[in-house]
Amino acid sequence: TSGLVYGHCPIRLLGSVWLVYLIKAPLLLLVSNRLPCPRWILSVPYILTLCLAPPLHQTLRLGLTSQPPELCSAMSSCLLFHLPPSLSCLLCHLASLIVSPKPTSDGEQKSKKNFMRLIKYSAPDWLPLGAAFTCLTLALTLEMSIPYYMGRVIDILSNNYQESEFRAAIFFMAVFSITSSFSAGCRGGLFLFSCFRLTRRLRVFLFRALVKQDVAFFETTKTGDILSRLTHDTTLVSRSIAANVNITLRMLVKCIGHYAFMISLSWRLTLLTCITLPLLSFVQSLYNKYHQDLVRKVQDSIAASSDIAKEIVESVKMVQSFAAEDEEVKRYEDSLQKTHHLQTTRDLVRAAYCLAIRVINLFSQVVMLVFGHKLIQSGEISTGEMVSFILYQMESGHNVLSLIHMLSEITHSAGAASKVFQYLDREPQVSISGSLCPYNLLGNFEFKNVTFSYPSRPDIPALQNVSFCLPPGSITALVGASGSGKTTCVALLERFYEPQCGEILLDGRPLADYNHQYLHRKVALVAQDPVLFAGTVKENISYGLRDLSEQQVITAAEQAKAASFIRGMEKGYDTDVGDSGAQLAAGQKQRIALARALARGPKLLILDEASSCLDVQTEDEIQRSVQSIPGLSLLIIAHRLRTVQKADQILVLEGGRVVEHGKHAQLLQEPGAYYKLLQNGD
Ligand SMILES: Nc1ncnc2c1ncn2[C@@H]1O[C@H](COP(=O)(O)OP(=O)(O)OP(=O)(O)O)[C@@H](O)[C@H]1O
Repeated sequence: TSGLVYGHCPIRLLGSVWLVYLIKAPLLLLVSNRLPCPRWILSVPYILTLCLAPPLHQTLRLGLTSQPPELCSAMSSCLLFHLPPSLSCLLCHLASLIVSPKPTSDGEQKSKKNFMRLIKYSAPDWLPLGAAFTCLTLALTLEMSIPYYMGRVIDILSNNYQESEFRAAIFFMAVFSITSSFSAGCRGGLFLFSCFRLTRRLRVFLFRALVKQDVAFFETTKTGDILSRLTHDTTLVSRSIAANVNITLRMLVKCIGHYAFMISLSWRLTLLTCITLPLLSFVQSLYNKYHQDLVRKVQDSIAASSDIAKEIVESVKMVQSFAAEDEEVKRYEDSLQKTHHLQTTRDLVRAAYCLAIRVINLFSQVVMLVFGHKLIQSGEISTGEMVSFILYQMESGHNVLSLIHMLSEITHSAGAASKVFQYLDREPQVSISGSLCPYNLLGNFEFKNVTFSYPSRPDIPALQNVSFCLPPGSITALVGASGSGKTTCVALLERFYEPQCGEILLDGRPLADYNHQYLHRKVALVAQDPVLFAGTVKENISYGLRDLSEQQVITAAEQAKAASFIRGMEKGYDTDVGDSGAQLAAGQKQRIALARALARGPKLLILDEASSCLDVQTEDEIQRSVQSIPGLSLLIIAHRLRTVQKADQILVLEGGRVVEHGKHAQLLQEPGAYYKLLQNGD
């Protein structure tokens, strides 16, 4: 009909071919949803390939050989065009069934959301990313025309040689090569630059979110998991956005460009090379799945080995004291053996994959060469065109594989992104949004019917209906058997957790109402085994207080009875305490920790077995010094009941309840819990 209507005008005929298929495509897409056919037949890529291949073929034919479009041939060649897409769609569908279960629409939505979120995080890098994409386009456009000029040079050399044509071809080849290499270098550098910046940004965001988490989060999450998200997952995520997208786009543009050149050289040969594509994509999908699994396992195994080594090195004194060196070496060796086994399997899988890919490629090249020879003999293509075709074909095979690999890498990275975002979005259970910072604080703390269970053991209450008051300037002692709930009271005062029932008040207002920084200046804790950071004595005392003067550091050290031993050290306040204060004695560490607490000018000082490593005389001196600070309340937890005898009130805890309270003398009048503790203790 078109022939009759358009009187065989090639351009109009071509227009009618496009029209037919452009009508066919949406109709097929519309109808396909309602057809009881297998899913792979009805997939969008399949229908599009089917509908776009004939008009594309006719366009190239007209463009390259000036042959008018043949509507009949377009129809008759349908079978030829149906075969490769049908085969590839079927095999891809089978591969996807084997390799991965169908993702839920929820999961897909989430991946898309994560991807968009990553794009947002990359927004500050729009300039280097934009420049990188420009370089990418330039490099690819120039790079893809090089094999074409190679073919031309061969043709010029083998047919009637013309100096000017030869020189022009060589000139363009050289200019294109140099410019494309330069652009490719800039592209790689700019993408890497953006990638590093994104990694750094993500790590800072993640770290900020992590340090704000409640203590319960750190108790229920493995340190290894947190570190792995902070280091490994953030890198993976930023690679997905910068490097993977870069490579994927590059491969995609190259694939399209190469196939366009190949079709323009010989559509028959191009079809021939497509025969192995489904097989290649099947092998690649299988490899992606197993290789990624193995890579993950190897990484986990390496992390586990490092954890073992770290644990042993950190507790080497204990290992030596139990003479368990050989067992520990064996444990480490076993874990290394496991890693080695996984690495070997990973390498074997890789070798098998390389072999399979080579065999398939070899097969494709042999078939192509045999068929290409026939085409040269029949004069359909020249030798130079055949060489150009081979060069394009060699690259395109590699590009298709990389494309499949990168698409799966992006999905894999989206998984890592969801892990990172899970931590980023986690709201701490203990809110730190309070804003109260009163200039005059009395320092009257009150526990009102507090009941609390740890999040990891929600069914077992650690405190039950506990009520007591810490009046300003008073000394309160918490005593009780191990596990009675003393440290839990401290943890609630420090707002590491939130009680499930009751409330803790400071001057009549809930602790949650107070500003986070303000509250932790007013409540200072010295634990039995205090943590010091690597750095000088001065840095440790003024930890978290940027505005602390040298004199304030010295005063705090004097109040903590630490000044004399600090002065005796080689560099005084500038002496390095070593990793975690390893170069100090336990008692010295406790006194520096006490100075650090006092330097904040607290209203309540909590001493949780804080002087357990000190001799009785130093302990008494410290107590006297601390008690002389005006307006400072003390909450003392001590197993040595001798230290709490002078307290204004002693609270006796048993099974998370306050069973007795009063002064030492009052409590001794009856043979109750305190009396028993005293009898059993020192
Ligand atoms: N982080 C935690 N997660 C779960 N349960 C905990 C946690 N810490 C303490 N517990 C439990 O809560 C109860 C009270 O413990 P707590 O540490 O307050 O006792 P304590 O009186 O301070 O003991 P000690 O004198 O030995 O330090 C115990 O049964 C303990 O097992």
